[in-house]
Amino acid sequence: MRRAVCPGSFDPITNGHLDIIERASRLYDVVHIAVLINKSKQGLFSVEERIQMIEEVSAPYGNVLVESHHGLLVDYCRDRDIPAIVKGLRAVSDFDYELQMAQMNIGLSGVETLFVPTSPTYSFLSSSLVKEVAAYGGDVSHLVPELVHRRLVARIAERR
Ligand SMILES: O=C(O)c1ccc2[nH]nc(Br)c2c1
Repeated sequence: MRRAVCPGSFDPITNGHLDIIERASRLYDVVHIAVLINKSKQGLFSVEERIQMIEEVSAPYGNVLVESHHGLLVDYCRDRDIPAIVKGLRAVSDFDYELQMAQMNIGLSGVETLFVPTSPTYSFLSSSLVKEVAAYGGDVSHLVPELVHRRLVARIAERR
């Protein structure tokens, strides 16, 4: 059973993330989505809300498993016999950090990192930017899945 993991904070999942997940789901038998818990950061959505949204939007692919994880990603991989991390690269600016992490991870555990070029349509996209634009009333409906957009607009309205 060929497994891979797509890690991230996914606060919230964007169409850019979903594009990477969909492409990974066609390459592997099972794609794990590891929602990484950062205890020092209060997200816009709780980890449980992020998991629920990812599960709903990735359900059509049929081979995506969503879990939260606190700690080293390579520990998550070892515990689940996952040999590969799949990450999107949006631009050259992503590369330095991602190369450093990939070299650390393979040194720690032998887990490989496979980089997927993000679709040019989403190469500017990040969860942070989506939240910032939405908070100022900008239309981000074409940048996130429909159910995420509904939840995002509602959460921002709650916080006003
Ligand atoms: O949303 C983010 O912060 C973020 C970061 C890094 C990323 N690489 N590929 C994608 Br899609 C992506 C998204």
